[in-house]
Amino acid sequence: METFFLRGSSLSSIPSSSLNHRSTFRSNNRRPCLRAQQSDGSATDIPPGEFKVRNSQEEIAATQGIRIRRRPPTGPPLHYVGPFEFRLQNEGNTPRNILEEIVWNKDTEVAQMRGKKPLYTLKKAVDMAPPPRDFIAALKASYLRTEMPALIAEVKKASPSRGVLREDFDPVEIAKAYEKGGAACLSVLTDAKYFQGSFENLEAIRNAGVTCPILCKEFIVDAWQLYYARAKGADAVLLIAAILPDLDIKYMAKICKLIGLTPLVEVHDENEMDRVLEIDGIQLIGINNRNLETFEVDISNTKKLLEGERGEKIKQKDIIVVGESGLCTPADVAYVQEAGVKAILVGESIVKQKDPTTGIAELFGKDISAA
Ligand SMILES: O=P(O)(O)OC[C@@H](O)[C@@H](O)c1c[nH]c2ccccc12
Repeated sequence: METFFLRGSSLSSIPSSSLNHRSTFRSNNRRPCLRAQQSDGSATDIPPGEFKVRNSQEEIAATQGIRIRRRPPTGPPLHYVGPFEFRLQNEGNTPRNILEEIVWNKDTEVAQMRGKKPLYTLKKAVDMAPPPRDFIAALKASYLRTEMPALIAEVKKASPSRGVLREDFDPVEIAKAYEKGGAACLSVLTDAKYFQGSFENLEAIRNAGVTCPILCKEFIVDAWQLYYARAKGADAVLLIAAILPDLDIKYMAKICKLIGLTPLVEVHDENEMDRVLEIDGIQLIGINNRNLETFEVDISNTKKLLEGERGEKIKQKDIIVVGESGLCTPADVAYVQEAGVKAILVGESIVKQKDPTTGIAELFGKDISAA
């Protein structure tokens, strides 16, 4: 059985050894020492080497400017309730912001799901899944057809920053309305806790005959999730540079290629953009105008990150840039198009409309449907 704290990341699985039940911490002068409690009540120290592996992963992330910690540094977070658990709040088990909270939750959630569906069963499901469709080709075809940014329309019920966006939420109906309105691709939120999404929604849309390729909108922290998304019918996945170190992005992009998923790598500042531009083979970059740590939205972020040398490099590498979040009006669409994006990712402003099909026409200021 694995302990919460020792579970490996996508890159290096730390052997779970014979540790049982729960982990507690002793502090010494320099850094906390991890102890694991056995079922008979005795305690074992975890060899310093193992502790260090995890620590050095955080250190590598920090050198790349990543502020989000993959796991609580002083043990399970407050929301983790095991047998006889109680926990005192301290800096090391309290997330610093909403993105960190989501990541910590996701880490626990994925560990539980992985336990129920280990990779070898998932790989079989991947083989049975409906074949992947070309996400990038769909974006390019739409751009050529409309001469406006291709729309990735988001099926989103709620968000932590905006609450519930739509009460009468029928994901398949919304997806069909988007397709009718001229969306090139769809984005389907699958996180349940913060966005009220689900993989059932994604699967239902995929099985309802909607032909737009589908982006699985998740917080990916473990390569297992890539296989899961593909097994459920996703054609693309989101990789968030604010939470994934370079090596994870490279590794996950390779797995995506292997199983036919298109990775959309999301950045929200210059540092993240520069990191991603150094990674070979990334064809799709999303610029999020919403800071996931503070929820601030500023669409000039898209323009800022495409100026000067960065814009040149993007052109040279033939990367498609997606402008994400906070786009509501034809003027917003024109602004990000002028900045250089060939696609946009839009949720709130269209999902809120009574008829999402006309919501799309209003967003673009004209009918962009193929009909
Ligand atoms: O609803 P908006 O403001 O149009 O934004 C859509 C999309 O960009 C946003 O949902 C998003 C962008 N990146 C994310 C990462 C996780 C969850 C959600 C997101």
